[in-house]
Amino acid sequence: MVVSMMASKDGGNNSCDLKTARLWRDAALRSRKLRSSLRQLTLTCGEQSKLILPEDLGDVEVLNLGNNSLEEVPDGLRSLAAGNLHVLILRRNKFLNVPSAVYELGRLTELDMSHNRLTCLTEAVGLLSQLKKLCLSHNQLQTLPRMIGGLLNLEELDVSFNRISHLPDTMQGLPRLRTLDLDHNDLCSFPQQLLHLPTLEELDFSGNKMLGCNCGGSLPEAIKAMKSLKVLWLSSTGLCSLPDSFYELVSLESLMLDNNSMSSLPAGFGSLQKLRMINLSSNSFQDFPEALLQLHELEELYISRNKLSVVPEEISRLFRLVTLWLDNNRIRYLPDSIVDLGLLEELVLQGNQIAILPDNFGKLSKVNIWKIKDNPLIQPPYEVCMKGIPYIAAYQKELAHSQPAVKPRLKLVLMGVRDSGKTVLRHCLTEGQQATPIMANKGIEVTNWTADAERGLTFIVYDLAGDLSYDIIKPFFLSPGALYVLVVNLKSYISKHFYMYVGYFLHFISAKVPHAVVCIVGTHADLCDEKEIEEKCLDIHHQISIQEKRDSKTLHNMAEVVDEALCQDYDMRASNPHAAFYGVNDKNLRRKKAHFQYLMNNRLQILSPVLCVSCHNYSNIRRLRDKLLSVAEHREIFPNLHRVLPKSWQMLEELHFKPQELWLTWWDSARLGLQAGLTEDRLQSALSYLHESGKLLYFEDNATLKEYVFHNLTKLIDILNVFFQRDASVLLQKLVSDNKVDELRSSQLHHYVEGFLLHGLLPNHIIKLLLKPHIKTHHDLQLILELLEKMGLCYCINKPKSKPLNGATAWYKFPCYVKNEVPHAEAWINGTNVSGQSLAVEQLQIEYSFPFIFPPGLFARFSVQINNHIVQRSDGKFQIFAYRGKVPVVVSFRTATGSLRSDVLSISSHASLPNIWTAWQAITPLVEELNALLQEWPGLHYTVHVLCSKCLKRGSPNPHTFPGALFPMTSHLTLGGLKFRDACVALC
Ligand SMILES: Nc1nc2c(ncn2[C@@H]2O[C@H](COP(=O)(O)OP(=O)(O)OP(=O)(O)O)[C@@H](O)[C@H]2O)c(=O)[nH]1
Repeated sequence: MVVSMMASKDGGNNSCDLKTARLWRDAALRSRKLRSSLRQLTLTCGEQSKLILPEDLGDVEVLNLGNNSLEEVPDGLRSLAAGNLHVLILRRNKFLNVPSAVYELGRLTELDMSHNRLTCLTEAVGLLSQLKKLCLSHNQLQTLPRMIGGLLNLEELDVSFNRISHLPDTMQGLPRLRTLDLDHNDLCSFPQQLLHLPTLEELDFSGNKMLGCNCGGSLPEAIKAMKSLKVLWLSSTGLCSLPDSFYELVSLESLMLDNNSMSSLPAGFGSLQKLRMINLSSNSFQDFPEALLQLHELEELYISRNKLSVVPEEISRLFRLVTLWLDNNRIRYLPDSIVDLGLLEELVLQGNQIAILPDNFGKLSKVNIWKIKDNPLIQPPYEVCMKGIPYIAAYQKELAHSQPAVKPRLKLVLMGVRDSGKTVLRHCLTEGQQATPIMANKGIEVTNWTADAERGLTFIVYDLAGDLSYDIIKPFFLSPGALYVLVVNLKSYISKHFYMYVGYFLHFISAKVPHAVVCIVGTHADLCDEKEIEEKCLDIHHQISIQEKRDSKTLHNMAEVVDEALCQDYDMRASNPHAAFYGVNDKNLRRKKAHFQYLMNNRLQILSPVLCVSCHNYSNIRRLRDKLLSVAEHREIFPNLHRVLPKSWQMLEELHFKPQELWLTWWDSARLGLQAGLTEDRLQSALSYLHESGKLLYFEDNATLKEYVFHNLTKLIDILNVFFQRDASVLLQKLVSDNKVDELRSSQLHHYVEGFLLHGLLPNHIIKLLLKPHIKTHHDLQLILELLEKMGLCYCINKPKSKPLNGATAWYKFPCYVKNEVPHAEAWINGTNVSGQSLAVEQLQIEYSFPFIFPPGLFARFSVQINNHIVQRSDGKFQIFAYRGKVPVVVSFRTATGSLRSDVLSISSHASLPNIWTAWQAITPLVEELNALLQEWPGLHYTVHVLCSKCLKRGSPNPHTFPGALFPMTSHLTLGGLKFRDACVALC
């Protein structure tokens, strides 16, 4: 029978002693009723309480006093020496030494003192001669006493995670030792003593940095003596090779060699016929180790993060394989025979160069863990591969029964500041010498360019207007798989404005499409002399590399801080509010680390050199055209271009371009999919492909917009352009166009336009006039307004929730046009009210910091998205002051200034301390809306913090910050509130 008891918090005082004793007596009585003797007992006490051992523990065999912060053992432990105690657990306490009372427990067969603060173990350990299992891991031991060799019954010894630098000679005298954990110590060579342990079956030596041969660590040839070894772990030991005699370890079943510097296995390795698992990840193998192919019993093979480029056809000999990890190598093709590994359940291939999967891949039907991300997949297409083996099987089956076709098509996105020459360049490229005159204020445009008529190669060119007012809609047109052309006017470029002309765009693209390919084109070459061109191109080149190095370094440093935090115990991190990543659990830290890794591995691919052209005299235009074509030819970079499309995909495309509507709903699209023979689940892949190749817009990352398919690109873009050109005369022209208007009407319209450009306000009847060519019915107008709201471009300011307006004029606000400041919100945030007095309430403030770039248009879109959650809003250019119910909320944005290096968006509220959760409740939906918008920026780096309310109250210029990961952003509002109180109010 097992009994667990919890000592009360004030265990020291009499009444509580009595209470404890009573509890114990009751438990004992119960146990006596159930069975005559108690065998296992776990005792737990609170932080400040003292642990008291009940009397009469003679029958207890297992005593667990772990997790109690004990510095000394409770009185009466000695008395158990005469009893039946065999197992004593003292793990996760605060012992500096093994208490002398423990040494008197001569019958102990098992002692666990892991996770304490032991700095030495005395010779008295020899008194515990019956010990079979001794666990001393996670302490600070530097040596082991000689008497350890006297523990002749010892079968398991765990001294991992200490600081042991040498072992006593007597260790070799442990005749029964089966398992030895020596990992993560300071042993710098393989200890000779281990060679003489006749019964050792499991040895973990990982994390000891061995010094040895020239290139790194090595094992002695004499290791062959360890004939009983079944499990050997040698991860992160600095090994560069294995000794030739290694093959004599014939009992080996499991071998961990990851994180070393090995590039080959010794001859004869194939003799290890009992080997079932081998981990060779994070080494330097360039060739697949042939010897592995002889290991017919192998079930698990890990060979991730090496430099393999080929997997041999003979891999099928390893027919018992259940797990195969080949990720993050340089593999370009998989052998056809891989499909014969019929028992495979885990297949990890991500981060390679695989473009085509072998036919019959669907045969690997048992694979349930499947990772293929970050490969330039063409066949089957990426979207299909990502969905798993059954989808691959279905795709391959379909392909086998239809006539596939290649439709070489690539999305080309032109970006650059205003007047950099994007449009003229587009005309030069697409129309040659007969370039048509360019219309001013044309906005964003999309056109098709048949770049290679022979091959039918088409570029779908998106010309993104340079004017900043279009920033809010530009991100909708950036997608993976496109080729980005950054256009720079070389005449007006000066070094000092590098960031505005180039750096900003690189940050912009990489935040939205990490790993994108960017080609930089300098225009206006005819207006510069050769020297100027050379100097400016060099400068651009140079500054790009500085920016890239600086960004990589920042990411690297941040990843290191995460690494350091991960090396610490969670307990340590959670005990000090000033520690980096205070309270953030390991899982969240690992997620953060993976994100940094992703950002570091997915940098932009910037093509050099800068290509200089003149659109005036057409010099170098041909060269640029050839360059774009040759870049597009790279299969591994632009798989879309070479993709073989199944018949159903082609049909889907054709069907999508018939309807006249502005967009199709997901269901409309699904119906067309069915006509084409595509079931709903496979439609998504086809739509993603059409989006990436530029044919239509389909926002699968956006929870609301993914319900729509925007197949009518020109019409959609025309509509969007209307609202973002900021030119009063153009707007007026649209309003009056064919109408003959009198003076009064004209001045009214003028007034509306002014109001729009100043405050972003428009009534729906004026919107209707602006959109005249695009709408026929009132319903059309409603649909467009709904769409604009869903895209986060505007919201209706006077529409009551869920009620129609009953004929009243609806007014729409476009937040990107707001120009005024809202001073009182700023004052509120700084801990004072309008009159400058300090607030008597606690402030809750969450800050999002963006060290590289704040996503263009994000503030305005966020401003729209939160409209449903707030009332009584007052909007400023960078601030929104509002209420959620009766609780005030403030959203505020400040750009990087002076020493403050990041752009910061904050969301705040306040409440009195007992009601602090109401503030939390008020901002949670806003935080969730922001998080949803940030999902659209996979390459963006930002951090989230909660500011210390005490610092805010004091008006501290640098308030202490707590990591946002500490606070659940879900519906656990009360929990969030309480945690907030703990962290921000009580601790700091
Ligand atoms: N001399 C010379 N003029 C050029 C060249 N390229 C563009 N221009 C002129 O630069 C001006 C701006 O060109 P656009 O193509 O409209 O610039 P843009 O980048 O499309 O401008 P936005 O659409 O406002 O962002 C026009 O007057 C062009 O004639 C060039 O290579 N040489």
